[in-house]
Amino acid sequence: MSETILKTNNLVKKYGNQLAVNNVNIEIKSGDIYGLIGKNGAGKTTLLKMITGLTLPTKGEIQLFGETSNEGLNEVRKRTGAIVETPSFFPYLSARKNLEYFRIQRGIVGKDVIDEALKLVGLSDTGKKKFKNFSMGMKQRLGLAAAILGSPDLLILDEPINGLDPTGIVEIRELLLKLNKEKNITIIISSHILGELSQIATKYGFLNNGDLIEQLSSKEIEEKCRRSLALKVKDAKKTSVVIEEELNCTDYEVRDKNEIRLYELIDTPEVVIKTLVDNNIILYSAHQVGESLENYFIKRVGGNGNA
Ligand SMILES: Nc1ncnc2c1ncn2[C@@H]1O[C@H](COP(=O)(O)OP(=O)(O)OP(=O)(O)O)[C@@H](O)[C@H]1O
Repeated sequence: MSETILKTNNLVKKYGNQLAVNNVNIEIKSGDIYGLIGKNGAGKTTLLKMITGLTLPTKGEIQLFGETSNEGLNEVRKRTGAIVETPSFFPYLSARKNLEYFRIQRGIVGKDVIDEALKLVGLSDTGKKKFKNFSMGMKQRLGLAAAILGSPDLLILDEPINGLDPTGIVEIRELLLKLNKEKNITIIISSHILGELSQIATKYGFLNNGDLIEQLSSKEIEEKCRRSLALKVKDAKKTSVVIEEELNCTDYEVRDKNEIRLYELIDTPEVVIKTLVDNNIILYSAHQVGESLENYFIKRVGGNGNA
């Protein structure tokens, strides 16, 4: 069992009468890339701000690396790196000089960390180029470099892909995967665009109007979204013989004595139906089930895939 890195217990944040985060319970284990998904105003930033200590919870508890007390949390937050509010860099300084400032400000020992961070994010060759002349993607990557300077065990990223073009998105995605796999960094990353996270997240939390409406692993989502042909039959056992011998399919699942899910020939149900009927199978119904990840997401949080 992997270690629990972060857990929230009934976390609440109210701004006056506005309930921004409502009794949220998330759990992130070591090695996870946790995608926090929700429309604008769902409460993502507020939740991440409470985790990083930028704002205090109204109620509830945060458990980070096993610590729950204020002093304990302050201590273990040193093991995290975050981009929650747009990091402010000096426009007239280079990438290296900006990171040097961050290093000193945070009391991180040793200059090697700067070279390593620049290399990891692919900004080693930017020389004297000033921050103000960086592309959006370079700026985001410098933000990540600043966040990983202290060799964090947990990265907390609020919409780091916002405003990037498709190439920039791919670059950041690959970088995050690299940090996760090679440096063993656990990541929580928010977005209002499911597609941005769907290729990297190992676990998802769906937020809507401050509520965590569902939390599930990418495997569970795939399982739920997997397309198949649902066959209601009189005798599933007999049907499975015909599926294997006459249709030459092996990817199917007998759900119960009257139902089979066929994961092949999904888009040619007429072939399946004819073969079953020709082989004296009593078939009550055959229909396609399953949905795209986008549809699954839209059903839960509304919107059009870009929540
Ligand atoms: N400082 C604040 N004062 C008052 N209300 C706030 C404050 N910060 C956030 N809110 C409100 O709390 C709710 C959640 O906002 P939050 O920024 O956490 O959402 P979000 O999911 O991060 O959205 P976005 O993607 O737009 O950043 C919103 O209704 C927002 O208006």
